[in-house]
Amino acid sequence: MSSGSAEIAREQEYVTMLYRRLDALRERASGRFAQVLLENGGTPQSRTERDIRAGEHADRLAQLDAAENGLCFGRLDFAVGETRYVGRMGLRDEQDDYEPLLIDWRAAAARPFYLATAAAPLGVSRRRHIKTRRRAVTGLDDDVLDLDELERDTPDGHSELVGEGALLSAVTADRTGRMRDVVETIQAEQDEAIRAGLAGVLVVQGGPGTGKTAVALHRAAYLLYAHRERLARRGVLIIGPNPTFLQYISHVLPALGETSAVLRTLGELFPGVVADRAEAPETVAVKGRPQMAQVLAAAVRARQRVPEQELEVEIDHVVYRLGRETCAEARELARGTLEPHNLARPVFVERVLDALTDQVVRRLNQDPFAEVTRELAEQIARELRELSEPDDPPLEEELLGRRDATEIRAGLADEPAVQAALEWLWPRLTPQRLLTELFADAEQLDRAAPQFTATERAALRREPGGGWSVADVPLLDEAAELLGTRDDTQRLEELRQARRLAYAQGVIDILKGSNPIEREDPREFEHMLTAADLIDAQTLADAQDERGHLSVAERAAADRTWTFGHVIVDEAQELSAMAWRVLMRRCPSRSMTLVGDVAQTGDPAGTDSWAKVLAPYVGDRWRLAELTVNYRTPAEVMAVAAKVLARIDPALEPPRSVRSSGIEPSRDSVPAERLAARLGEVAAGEAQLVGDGRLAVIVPARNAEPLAAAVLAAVPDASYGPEADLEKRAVVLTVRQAKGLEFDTVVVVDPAGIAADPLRGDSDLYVALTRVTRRLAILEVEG
Ligand SMILES: Nc1ncnc2c1ncn2[C@@H]1O[C@H](COP(=O)(O)OP(=O)(O)OP(=O)(O)O)[C@@H](O)[C@H]1O
Repeated sequence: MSSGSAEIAREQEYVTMLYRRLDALRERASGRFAQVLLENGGTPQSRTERDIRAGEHADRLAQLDAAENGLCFGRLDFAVGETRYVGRMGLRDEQDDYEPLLIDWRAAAARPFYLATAAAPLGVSRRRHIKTRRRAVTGLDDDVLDLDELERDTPDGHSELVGEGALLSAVTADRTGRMRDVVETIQAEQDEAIRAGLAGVLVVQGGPGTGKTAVALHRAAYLLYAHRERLARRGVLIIGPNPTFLQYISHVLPALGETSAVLRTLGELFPGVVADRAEAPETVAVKGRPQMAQVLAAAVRARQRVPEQELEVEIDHVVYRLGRETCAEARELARGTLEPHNLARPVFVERVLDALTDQVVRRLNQDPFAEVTRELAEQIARELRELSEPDDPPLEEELLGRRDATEIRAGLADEPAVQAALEWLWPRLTPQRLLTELFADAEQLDRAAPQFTATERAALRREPGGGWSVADVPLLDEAAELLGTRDDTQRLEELRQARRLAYAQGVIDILKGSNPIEREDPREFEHMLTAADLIDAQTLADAQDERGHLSVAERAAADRTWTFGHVIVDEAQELSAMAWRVLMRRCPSRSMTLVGDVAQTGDPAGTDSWAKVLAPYVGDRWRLAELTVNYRTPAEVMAVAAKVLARIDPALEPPRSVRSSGIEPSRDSVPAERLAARLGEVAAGEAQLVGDGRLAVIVPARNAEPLAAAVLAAVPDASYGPEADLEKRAVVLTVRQAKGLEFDTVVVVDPAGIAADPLRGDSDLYVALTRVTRRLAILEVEG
């Protein structure tokens, strides 16, 4: 139901007043921001505080800017006569005792906007969606909720939809290649998940298009609003399946006024490693197994060696011997510390150096050339004995004094032969070195992974070099835990120092560039010093302590061991057991939201059961929220996808489509040799038809290159590749890349080829078919 122009004019008046209020706040905030930036001097502490305040003002300004579009989008009229306006942020009337003018969508008072239905109106008599374009009200959409019983009975099953008109116009709009927020039309089941409590693990399970990603992002915004104090310090981490997906969702949180959440793929979680290596599915599957944790622990233990009999160490042409027993004892001592490998190493080294020092001292005491020294020493010792206490050490031990022994020990520690022996016995290891050497050595693998079959071990074998894969990242992280890496605070200090240096260099450049004296004759001023001559960037950087202030996101990115206040994982079904170990380490409080669909699992190491994934960490203490309505895929397309879902698991129910498009999916079938040519024609036709929307061509991974070439020849502005540009009119993607995305039109190429993959082929096809919001074209290979 739309209301007339008089009603629009009335709402415009209110909305204009809200924008005036927003402008006033913005002006005040930028004034304060400027003032803080101009503050100078003070103690290092007051400068640090100034930086923190400047950061807060910048955040506030970003929030106010984000509220500009669609500031006010709803109104609730209650049966008792109260009216509330709902929008992107809260605004109050300073002139009227801070009465609320606009209620933040996340506040409890806004909830009826998302929950009230004709069946359960929650006291609301009318919900109004206010449509705006820039600052102008362009339309109103009302739900009248105090209908009598008869009218309330709606047999088409849509009765639970909230704000149906606004919802349908949102879901049928052209796609843009960027995900939009849905704050104006959040549905009741989504609202439940968004506002669920912060503590514990919440799993949001739902079929394709049910708004899981939307829920994940709005939940992040909600939690940062409702628990800002607790979450601001440690931050919120959002994990997405690949960089293309992160790019697709990257605008949603800023549009909701939140800039502090950290968005990452799993491959980005190990600082300093770029995970861009491709890996065979069998290898990915083995690397994701939970047993890999034991394999790596065994690999580390195998590097703590004792010799079969003894290890010879030659120093100055003299051979010393480290016996098996000595080495074994040193190893037990070091392992007994329960410290990680590198941190336990000093204990091992200590014991081995003791043993070697003993041997050297003994040898020197027997050295014939030491005779004279010894006689002298004995004489001195005799004289000393008269003065000594009865329990002083016996004479022989004193021949080469304790100080000498200490010096000998220090000298031994520097001996290359000793260092080589120690490296063999208990090497200093980085995670990268441990994995590289393990994968390169079939024998090491056999010993470390007896629980795997020979084929599985062979899948792990690879030559050194060639970079790291995403599946390696959890292994590197596990290895770092076992080894104890270089102190991460050191890495942070380096980052801070780099930041200070960059800042200081900037100041120096300004000083140099703004020398006020006009030098008519430069020689006249040859000996004149400027501030820039007196101070170099490094000195200035050292004095600029406060510039080292880092945001949570920066600290978290540099620090492998950073723990977050809340972790949200999208497409969570894709993560391997080893990946879960990493995320659980990042979130010891277990305050987590996992969203996904176990029917869409494509990763060979992913899961088909939430219970299985979570049991090792929280037992059965996790909550499940289910989403059942598909807002993306029209009923006609879901009918095709449902058949594939039944093949995955007949017990699974496809989500109910919120609408039908009236467009039946098209099917075309060609012989294999004609596939590329026909695809070119189909892609060109669909690219024409899609208008201002977006087209995706989804191809089987193993045939991607020639098929992409055919599309690019027919639609030259199409995008393809590891960093495909989703904002282009047409894009060619593999299923893996298309995960989580959506397009107005989708061409699925060779569905049988996609489904034929023995590892999760049907799930891949299900994902491919459900990316579409309007038209689906299927191009099959005959035979
Ligand atoms: N309440 C809503 N109002 C308007 N649009 C919505 C709503 N919920 C979801 N949508 C839209 O439906 C589409 C699908 O949502 P989303 O991508 O979050 O689904 P998903 O469950 O993550 O899907 P998939 O599992 O296939 O990745 C998006 O365009 C999203 O904006």
